[in-house]
Amino acid sequence: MEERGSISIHTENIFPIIKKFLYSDHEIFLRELVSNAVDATQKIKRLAAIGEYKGDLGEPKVTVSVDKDARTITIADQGIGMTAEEIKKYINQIAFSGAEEFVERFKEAGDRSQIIGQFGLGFYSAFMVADRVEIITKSYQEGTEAARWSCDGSTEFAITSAEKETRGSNVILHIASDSEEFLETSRIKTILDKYCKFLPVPVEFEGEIINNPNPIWTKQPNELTDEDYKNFYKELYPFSEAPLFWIHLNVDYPFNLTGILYFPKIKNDFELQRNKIQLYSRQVFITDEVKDVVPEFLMLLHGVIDSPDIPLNVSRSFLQADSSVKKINTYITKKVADKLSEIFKKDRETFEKNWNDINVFVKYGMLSDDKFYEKAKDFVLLESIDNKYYTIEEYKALTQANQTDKNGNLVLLYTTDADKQHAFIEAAQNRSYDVLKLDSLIDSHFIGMLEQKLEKTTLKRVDSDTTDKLIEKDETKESVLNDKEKESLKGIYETAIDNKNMTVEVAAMSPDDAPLVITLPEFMRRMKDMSKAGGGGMMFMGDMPDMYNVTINANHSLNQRILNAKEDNKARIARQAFDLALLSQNMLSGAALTSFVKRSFELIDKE
Ligand SMILES: Nc1ncnc2c1ncn2[C@@H]1O[C@H](COP(=O)(O)OP(=O)(O)OP(=O)(O)O)[C@@H](O)[C@H]1O
Repeated sequence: MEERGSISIHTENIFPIIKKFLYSDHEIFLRELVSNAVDATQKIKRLAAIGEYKGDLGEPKVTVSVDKDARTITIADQGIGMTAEEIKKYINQIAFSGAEEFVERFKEAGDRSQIIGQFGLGFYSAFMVADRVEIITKSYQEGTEAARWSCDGSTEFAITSAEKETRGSNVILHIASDSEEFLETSRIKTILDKYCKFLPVPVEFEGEIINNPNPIWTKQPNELTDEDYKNFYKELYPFSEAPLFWIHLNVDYPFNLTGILYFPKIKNDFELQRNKIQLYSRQVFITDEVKDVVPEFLMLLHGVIDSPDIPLNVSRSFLQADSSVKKINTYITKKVADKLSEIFKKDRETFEKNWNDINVFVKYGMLSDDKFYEKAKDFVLLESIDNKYYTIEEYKALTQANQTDKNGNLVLLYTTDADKQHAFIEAAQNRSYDVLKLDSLIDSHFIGMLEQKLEKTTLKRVDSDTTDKLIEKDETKESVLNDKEKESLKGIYETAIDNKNMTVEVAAMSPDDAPLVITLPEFMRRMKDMSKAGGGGMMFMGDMPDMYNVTINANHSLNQRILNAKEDNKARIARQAFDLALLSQNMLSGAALTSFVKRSFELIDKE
């Protein structure tokens, strides 16, 4: 048998176009051909299972081999094989019409880069690396002859009969001179590891099976132990610490999706790693850029998602609008929220223990997804300065009585740095106020969100005002000083401080409070933070100096002493007191620090 023919397609010269524009993705030829071999193997298994194939099934595998001298790569399978007629139908027509469609779309597409690499070219992708491709194949059907097909990527092909005793196909690529890199076994091994690691049929390369055909995401959760999940995580990310916990995804209606998402252990905010979720379609690796398939905030998770329903051969913008992708997004969000809620309810201790690692996911999720917020608001935790954890409701109940101001607003206090703001924290605790730790990068947004969502509640940083003013109560404190004395004290401090960015005022505080307090108002600081982050049209604020309030405690004995001191000592003592206040807040540096130290030595020298 010898037949020559011409493939009937309508586009001339497909080959140069594909070869040129798929340049960056040449390696996918191997994924496509091995997947075809796997498909053919699964088909014969299915036929055997339903009794359609009665021959010996054996333990079919796919074998990839490289022959450097002959300059070939062979992908051999023991699948269903093809008759000469089937080659004409499936290869000459289907495979080539797929390639033709690609070129048609490619010509029409406005942004060509969008379709490159996202179009499954299937069998035809062999011509990206080979200048001639042969198929030697024998169908599983009894009494059929083996056939050999050969083509150089043009529309001309030849089919002859061939010698092949066993069922299955060998696809032989004669590697082109510009693709010699693929004759290196190390390169082939890398590509196989990337795309074929979890293919459902054993794949052999250089005498070894390179894949795990039964990855755990294809199993039922009740067949698996914690160890299985942890081992699989190690298999995916050999260098990562053990995960905190995981979610096994398993849905078959209204779309098909399996997978395992892990909550990784993260050391700090800067280490957040994206692109750690791998996307598979029927166990074939597709990509680790899951941007449109997984909600943005869940990209911090690790693991695998496998779905044949995700359209992989279309452009990004289409993917975003795709309804099954949207449903998948919603499903994953819900699953993650449910899992967190379950752990919170069943094992609060573990939940609290892991809170430091998971709070970023939870807060990020609440900020970016309203539905997630609705679920997470019941388990998001607030951590107090003494390391106790509260839900929002619990914390409201704890603080309501003592921290409601005269207008009926609940004021929650927080610190971003327990060391630097220590003096303020202590002052707040002296009033039996509770202080929260909100010190991660995401917390400034989280604070804004809480204020928006919770009625009559504000959050203030503990150093943003004097303790009396942080939570204004109805009581007024009596001042030991009269108005004239207050005015004169204010003048003394203003002269001593001599800084137009410091606004001085005198207030009646408790004699036990500090003699003076320097604060950066909450509003001012938030505006500046916002402008630093580049948002809200506040750019001009970024260049403005910090405007501090200096509140002098009229009832502190030191201030009374200043008023009564000798005229030429007044400013010196005031300056010394001011410097001490700066020092306690880590704000004293440079020339001011040098002169403070000098002045202090003089003072003790006089004693
Ligand atoms: N190793 C093989 N054994 C048996 N049949 C094969 C083999 N490789 C390809 N075929 C047949 O050729 C057809 C075309 O293959 P091709 O890879 O171009 O497209 P596809 O597999 O149908 O789709 P895609 O690869 O885009 O998912 C296949 O559907 C299959 O019928």
